[in-house]
Amino acid sequence: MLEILNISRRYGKNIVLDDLSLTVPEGKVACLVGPSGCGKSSLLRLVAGLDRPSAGEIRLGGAAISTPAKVLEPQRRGLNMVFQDYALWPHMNVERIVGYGLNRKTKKDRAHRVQELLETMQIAQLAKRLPSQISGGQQQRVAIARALATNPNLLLFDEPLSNLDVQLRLEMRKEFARLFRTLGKTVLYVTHDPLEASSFADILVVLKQGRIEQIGNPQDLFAKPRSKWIAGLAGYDNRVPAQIVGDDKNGLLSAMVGPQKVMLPASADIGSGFRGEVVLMLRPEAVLADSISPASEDALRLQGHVLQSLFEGGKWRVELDLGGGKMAAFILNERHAAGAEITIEIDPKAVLLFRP
Ligand SMILES: Nc1ncnc2c1ncn2[C@@H]1O[C@H](COP(=O)(O)OP(=O)(O)OP(=O)(O)O)[C@@H](O)[C@H]1O
Repeated sequence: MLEILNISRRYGKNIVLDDLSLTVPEGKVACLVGPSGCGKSSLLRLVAGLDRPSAGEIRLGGAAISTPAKVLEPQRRGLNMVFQDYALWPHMNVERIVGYGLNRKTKKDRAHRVQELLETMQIAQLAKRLPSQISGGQQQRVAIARALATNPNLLLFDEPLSNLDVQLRLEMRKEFARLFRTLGKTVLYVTHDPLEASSFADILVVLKQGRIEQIGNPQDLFAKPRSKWIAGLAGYDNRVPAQIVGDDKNGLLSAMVGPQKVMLPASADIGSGFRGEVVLMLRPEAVLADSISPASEDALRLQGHVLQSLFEGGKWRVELDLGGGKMAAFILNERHAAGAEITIEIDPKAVLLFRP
């Protein structure tokens, strides 16, 4: 178990981590997400033992490994780290790199362990190659095999997929999900991409300005983001101002979006009885139908003039003028011509309401 207890890190007057606490139970995967500069790498460096906290304590397996007074050396912590730039030694072949930390083992045991790791990472055929002779994705697999070699109690990942192309990133996400499930290791994983994190995180930790803004499992966090900012990170790209004008008989709220009357689901802090300005946040892909099909009574329907349709590999991102200066974009199955007036039906479960 990794315990981060009231950790702060200051550089002069600049507070980079602010009294942050986080526990990652044995065998669980925690992902730190958040924008550039929110403190993700700083926290990882503290856990790795590459930096000293200004206050607080870090414990691994019950033992203190970092306090302001004492920082246990990185190599004595029983953890290993995988970096964005792989950090492979250029003059060693794959098998030597992976076996590097195993010098206490006999030659036979080391060879056996290396073979096992190469097979786990599905790179056995590359054993004799140098880093310059394999692809970026393969280099990252080698780095992971090396990190696993000494059987560490904790694995740290610092944006390991950000140097890979989109297709390979998607593949590696699946690979990580499989790997983390089968290895059962405790993992702390940093990324700026919440979608990447949500494919394998048990615990998603959203950091903002050195503090935890929200923490939970990915499904809950995506369904109930606590703030507009987190909703934006979680893919609710459309922000449309609306006016709540009354309560509807079905427990919905009647609202105006520009000149249109719509029905909105109540939210935690905007319930029955509320009147006034709200911000509606919608996922572009939350569309149930994009024809004027007979929608159910409760459906949220929005009407708009098409501004443009952009092809996104299979579907269309259609930008709509909703009237009254309100815009939104939705992912639809078909292209709609600029100027056309269309009505779309939106999944009420994928709608969030916030105070402005
Ligand atoms: N050695 C340092 N001296 C002064 N300020 C620092 C130092 N290291 C980091 N910072 C500051 O701490 C803040 C957090 O940096 P950090 O690298 O942890 O962010 P991050 O969330 O990992 O960002 P990114 O995604 O861009 O890597 C930044 O404002 C950065 O400028």
